[in-house]
Amino acid sequence: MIVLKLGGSVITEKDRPETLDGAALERVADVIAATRERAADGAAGNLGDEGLVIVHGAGSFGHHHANAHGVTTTDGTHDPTAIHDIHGSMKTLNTFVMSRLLERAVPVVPVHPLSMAHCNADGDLELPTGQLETLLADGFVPVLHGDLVAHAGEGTTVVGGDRLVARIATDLEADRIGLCSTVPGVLDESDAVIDEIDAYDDVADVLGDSDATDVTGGMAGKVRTLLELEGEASIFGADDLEAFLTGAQPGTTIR
Ligand SMILES: Nc1ncnc2c1ncn2[C@@H]1O[C@H](COP(=O)(O)OP(=O)(O)OP(=O)(O)O)[C@@H](O)[C@H]1O
Ligand SMILES: C=C(C)CCOP(=O)(O)O
Repeated sequence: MIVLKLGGSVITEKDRPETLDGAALERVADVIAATRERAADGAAGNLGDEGLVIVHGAGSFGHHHANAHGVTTTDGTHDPTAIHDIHGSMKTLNTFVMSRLLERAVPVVPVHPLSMAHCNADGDLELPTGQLETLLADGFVPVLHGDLVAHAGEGTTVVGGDRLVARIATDLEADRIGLCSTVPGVLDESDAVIDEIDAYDDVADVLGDSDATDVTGGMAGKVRTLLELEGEASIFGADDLEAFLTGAQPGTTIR
C-alpha cells in the first residue's frame, strides 16, 4: 500500500490566497492516472494491485485562513465562523483535487478528517482507519487532506497532511510513503538534494519554514514528522512523482 501526499505547495500557488495551480494539479493527476493504468496493464511498477491513499496539503487555501484566524496545530478556535472558513477552504480545494482525478477515472472518494478524527487534551491524535481499509479493500482511492480536528479544550486545531500521512502509514502498515512537494527534496546549504536523513540534528541548520504562509512548519515540520516513522519515507518534487509511483526512491529518503 502506498500513502502519497500531494503538497499544497505543488497544487496551489501558495503565496496567493485561495489560488489553485491548475496546470500543476492536472500534471499530477495525469501521472497518477497513467501510472495506475499502466500498472493495471502489467507494466513494471508497483501501483497495480496495491492500494493508494492520497492526502493533500492546504497550500494557499487552509494555511491562509488558519493564519488569518490565528489557528495553529496547538492554538485552536471555538469560533464556528473560523471553523467554517478554514475547513470550508479545504473542502473547496479537495473538490478541485477530486474532480481532476475523477475526470481521469481514478476511483477517488473524499474523506474529511474533521468528520472522523480528534485530539485529546495532550494533542494525541485519534484517527480511525476502518473506513480507509474498507474503501481500499473495494478498490477505491481515499483522498484526505490537512484539516481542522476537534481538540479537547481548544475547540478545533489544525492537523497537517504530513501528520495524517504518518499516522495512516503506520496504522495501515504502508509499504511506501511519499511526500510530493515543490522542491526536489530536502536541500542543503548549496541547494543540493540531501540523499538521506536519519537524524534531525544533522540537518537542523538547513531546515526552515515554508516560504509562504504555513501554520504546520514547512520543511522542518515535515522532516520531524517523518523521522518519527518506523519505516522510510521519500520527499521529492513533482517531476519525480512517476518515478516514486513506479518503485524508485527519488529525492530525499528519511529513515
Ligand atoms: N532545507 C530545505 N529544503 C527544501 N525546502 C525547504 C528547506 N527549508 C525550508 N524549505 C521550504 O519548505 C517548503 C516545503 O514545505 P511546505 O510545507 O510548503 O510543503 P508542502 O507540504 O508542499 O505544502 P503544504 O504544507 O501547503 O501542504 C519549500 O517550498 C521551501 O520553501
Ligand atoms: C492549514 C490546514 C487547515 C491544513 C494544513 O495541512 P498541510 O498543508 O498538509 O500542512
